[in-house]
Amino acid sequence: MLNPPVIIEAVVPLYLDAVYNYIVPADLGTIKVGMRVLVPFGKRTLTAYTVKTGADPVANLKEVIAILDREPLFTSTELDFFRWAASYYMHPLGEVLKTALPGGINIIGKKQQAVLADGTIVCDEVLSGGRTIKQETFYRLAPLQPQCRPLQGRKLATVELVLATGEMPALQLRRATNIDAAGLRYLVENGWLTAETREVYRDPFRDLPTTPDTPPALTADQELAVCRLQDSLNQGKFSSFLLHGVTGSGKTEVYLQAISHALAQARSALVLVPEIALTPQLVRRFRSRFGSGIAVLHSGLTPGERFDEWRRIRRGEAAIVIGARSAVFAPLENIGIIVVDEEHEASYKQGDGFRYNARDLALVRGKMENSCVVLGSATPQVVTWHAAQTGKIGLIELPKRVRDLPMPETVLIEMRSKKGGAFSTELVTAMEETLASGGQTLLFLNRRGYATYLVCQDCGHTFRCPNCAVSLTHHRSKNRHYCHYCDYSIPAPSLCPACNGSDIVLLGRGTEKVEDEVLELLPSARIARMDKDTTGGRGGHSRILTQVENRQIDILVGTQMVAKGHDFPGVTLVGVISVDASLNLPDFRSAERTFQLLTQVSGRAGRGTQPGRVLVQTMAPDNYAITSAINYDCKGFCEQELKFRAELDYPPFSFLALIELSSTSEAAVNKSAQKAAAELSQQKRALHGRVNILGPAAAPLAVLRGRHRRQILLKAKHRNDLHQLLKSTKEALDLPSNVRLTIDIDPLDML
Ligand SMILES: Nc1ncnc2c1ncn2[C@@H]1O[C@H](COP(=O)(O)OP(=O)(O)OP(=O)(O)O)[C@@H](O)[C@H]1O
Ligand SMILES: [Zn+2]
Ligand SMILES: [Zn+2]
Repeated sequence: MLNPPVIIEAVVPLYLDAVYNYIVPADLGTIKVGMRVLVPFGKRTLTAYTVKTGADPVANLKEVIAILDREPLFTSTELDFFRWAASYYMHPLGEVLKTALPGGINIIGKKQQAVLADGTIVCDEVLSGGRTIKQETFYRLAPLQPQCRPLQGRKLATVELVLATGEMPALQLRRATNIDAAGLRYLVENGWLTAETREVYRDPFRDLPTTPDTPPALTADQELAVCRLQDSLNQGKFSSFLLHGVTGSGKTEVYLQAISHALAQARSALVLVPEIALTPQLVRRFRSRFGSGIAVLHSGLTPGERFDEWRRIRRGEAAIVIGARSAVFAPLENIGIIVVDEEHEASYKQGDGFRYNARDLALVRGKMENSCVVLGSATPQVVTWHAAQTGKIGLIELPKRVRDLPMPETVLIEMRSKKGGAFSTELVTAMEETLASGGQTLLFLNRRGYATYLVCQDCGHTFRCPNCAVSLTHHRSKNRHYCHYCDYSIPAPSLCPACNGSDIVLLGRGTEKVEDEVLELLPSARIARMDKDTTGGRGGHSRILTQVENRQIDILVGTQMVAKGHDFPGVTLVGVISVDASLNLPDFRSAERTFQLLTQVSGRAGRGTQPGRVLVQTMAPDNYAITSAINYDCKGFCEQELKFRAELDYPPFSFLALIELSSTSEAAVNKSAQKAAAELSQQKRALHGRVNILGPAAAPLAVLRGRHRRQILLKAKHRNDLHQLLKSTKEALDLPSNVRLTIDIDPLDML
């Protein structure tokens, strides 16, 4: 007997903030929430996600063409989470689902026509359409071996290898014995081997060697930390903690042991890291401890690998998921613990499109899943520190480094009186000493390229990006000038385009120039550079990191990439060429960022047997961000910063939303910005003025990729007021089609 037709609500992966009703004909099979369906949508055919079944009947409903899945892609708990995120970030649910599910599984337009041409739609798998499932052929010994005609050469070697291993995939056999496809076919057809083709996963870390480890004896502080997390896991209720541990205090070991407790309770674990490419060490440590039950999700995977990892998680084959930002949406069920490592990192926030913050969403998901959420950092965000001080979240501290290692000794070098070069004499001497004693040096500068400002001495012409309000950076290795915000670049001219003068000077200094200067100072040193320019491509980061680990590099010059959580026992000197650029950014978080950067980069020194030291060159030696970092005074910094935030009503004392309007037409954007501000003021009356409207003003980067940008910042004591104002304004506001409006809830990047 057929089921009656079901009416569903579905959303499409487009920028449309609506749900659509369809009718599912009974002969298509059973439809459940979380399954994809193929639907007619205007003139097109689209993949849609079912978000409700059994909706009320409406007239003139269109029919679903096909059900694309046998099993739901998401659970109802996950759907609640997606809905929450869509509503909080004011983003269409269909787009949220697109972010949450692995890429390439949507069927849109033409492709689907081809599928339908012969009238069949394949939906054998949990997922179908788009991404393919990888198959591999495996060989085993046939149960009855042929008696006659003994084998020789490659064929014999192949059979012996299969005998020794029990089973082997085709690719490996062919590599090991050089046998070809015809040879393998011969062995099967003549009864030596049997072949079986089955589904395999693409393993992104197959090349990563791991050796099992044994957990070390914990320090007293670690022991306490693990105990508290275990206790809260035993409660089985939502809990949240700041794990504030100085650099090198062994936070990772605390995560590992708390996670093993969760696994012992038959629950799963989600570990968020800022950027996996930068943390191969962490993934390795997890693999050593937990073996193969780990899935890794990040943007560096091929789409196929990503799809496979996602399916393994969905099927419950991986109890631990390690991933960057978007892993907060991983299809994990029964989550015991969620770790957000380096919770202060800005990369948890997606900068465009669906502007969610994975660190914040981790807390929301944890609440829905009754998980224990651990925010770990040596330099927590000021808001997190405040939450821990006021008891909103628990506080666990690791105030000392492991193995009684001292914090590195730190010296400030005032550069105002020093002209010219990148290096103070103190830093040069320290580098020489370090090289002589066989230690490694990290040199940090937050700018890549060679020269960051180019000017003609004759007429004063400066080289600026025609699409963005920034100056171009000279890259010597490519002999071009680049814009760091868009794709624009020009060959470095030898003559000034304005006056034909030949005296173009290169001012400002990037990592490329520092590398050159070090080479000149210390010609015998082995020097490498780590920044966006040297780490392009797959494995670019890990190649350099491995070289540092293996002591094949004496001096590593780099941008903030070198500051990120690396554990290099050989590094005894850290030289900070300058952090002044970061301090001077027009953003209320510039002090916080500078403090974090300095503390993190300093924390790379002295993690081995030799003590470390840190030399910080600065033009602003009295700035509290710098002095607090030098003194490892996180508390002092946060207290001072909180005073400033309270005075100006910045987070954690208010909530922010940033409205950005942009257009290629400056006149249009100005007009629309005025209109938006007027509408906001109008709508604000309903809230009795409880939201502060600042702007419109030109964004600090007033032009970006050819678009003029205006901002309006909203501040409110209560999130609800912000959301209400934004919703009513958005509905009332009618902007011309050449003006784009984006809303950024809890913005991190104010430029
Ligand atoms: N109890 C312990 N006994 C001995 N060594 C330990 C112990 N716990 C951790 N370690 C080691 O100490 C080093 C630093 O630990 P880890 O990388 O976890 O520190 P961290 O707090 O995460 O540092 P950071 O914040 O700087 O990234 C690692 O090499 C780790 O193996
Ligand atoms: Zn000129
Ligand atoms: Zn540009």
